[in-house]
Amino acid sequence: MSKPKILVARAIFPETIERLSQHFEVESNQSDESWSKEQLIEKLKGKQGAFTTGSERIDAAVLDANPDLKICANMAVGYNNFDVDAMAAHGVLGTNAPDVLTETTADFGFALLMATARRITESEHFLRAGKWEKWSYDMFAGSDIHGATLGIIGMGRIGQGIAKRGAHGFGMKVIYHNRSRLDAALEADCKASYVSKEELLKTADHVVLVVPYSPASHHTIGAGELALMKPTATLVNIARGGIVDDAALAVALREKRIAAAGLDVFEGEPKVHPDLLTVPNVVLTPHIASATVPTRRAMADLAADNLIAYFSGKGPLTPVTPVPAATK
Ligand SMILES: NC(=O)C1=CN([C@@H]2O[C@H](COP(=O)(O)OP(=O)(O)OC[C@H]3O[C@@H](n4cnc5c(N)ncnc54)[C@H](OP(=O)(O)O)[C@@H]3O)[C@@H](O)[C@H]2O)C=CC1
Ligand SMILES: O=C(O)C(=O)[C@@H](O)[C@H](O)[C@H](O)CO
Repeated sequence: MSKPKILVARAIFPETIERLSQHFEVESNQSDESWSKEQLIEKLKGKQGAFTTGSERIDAAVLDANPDLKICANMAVGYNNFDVDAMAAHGVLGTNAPDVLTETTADFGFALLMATARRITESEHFLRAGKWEKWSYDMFAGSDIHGATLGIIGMGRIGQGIAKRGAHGFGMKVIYHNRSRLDAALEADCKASYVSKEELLKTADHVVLVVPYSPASHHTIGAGELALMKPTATLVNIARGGIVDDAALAVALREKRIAAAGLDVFEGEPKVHPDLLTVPNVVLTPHIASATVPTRRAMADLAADNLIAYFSGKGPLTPVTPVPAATK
């Protein structure tokens, strides 16, 4: 029997391609450049499966043009690149890559918080520019992490990982906001208290965003929310571009309405709002929160596992679209 045909839409570990090739006829993107929508549609022709990353938008146009497609396995926990309604309507399954990146991403969220609050990159740029001539009492004085109030919006797997690091490691008071409250045992584990979004913004010293992107979470933080925050507060976004109104944030940073921000994700990335590039009190990283070698391998393995499980009739492991009874 011939092997199912799959497309790997971005360059990935050679070992992943080798493994997939044992099960599938694989065509892969070798260039590490994202394909245009038209190229993606063309490359998907005749493919039953796709290995995608957050860069590939799977929507009605892609699905209409590719009736053979059965499953898209995302190498990411976030799947806002999937139009899940269109996929469900076309009977195409979507899977994501949860859990395997939780601790790594939580580590990074905490690292970005510390770099931001303690002004690490700003001070390094100063030193590298040869500007360090003397010590002074307020040189790059930032805000404390230990003992401060940490506010987490999006207290899921990664949010809880950050909460535990803050509460248990740094003696922080943790408050959080979700649409629904965690059960008492999870709150106790994280030493976290549920508050409204408004109370969180008003009382937190550090606000960390780990909420998935959806129309409901678009601009969770805009000018109005920034105005509620303390002038000494820091904001960290490791969630998705579009959760923060980047233009409004750049104004708030320039006018010191909040102290600083740490951003791993951007509206319209890889483009970054030009005003963010010119304000000093922001730490900018290129969407690398899950980027450790073991974690990226685990994410690739899970995406591959989903394709292999589905085509061997076992059903997808981590579906994010409805799974028809026959494929469960
Ligand atoms: N920068 C990077 O490289 C990475 C970014 N991410 C991002 O982090 C996100 C979270 O991942 P993970 O923790 O595994 O996901 P989870 O699904 O475990 O957690 C998401 C949390 O957000 C809450 N939430 C969802 N929608 C809203 C809303 N509109 N307002 C307030 N809270 C909301 C959910 O609770 P409730 O439903 O009760 O509201 C839930 O607690 C991913 O979707 C991805 O976008 C993840 C990995 C790496
Ligand atoms: O998992 C996610 O949701 C992510 O944002 C990151 O881990 C990925 O690096 C990125 O989406 C590439 O697929």
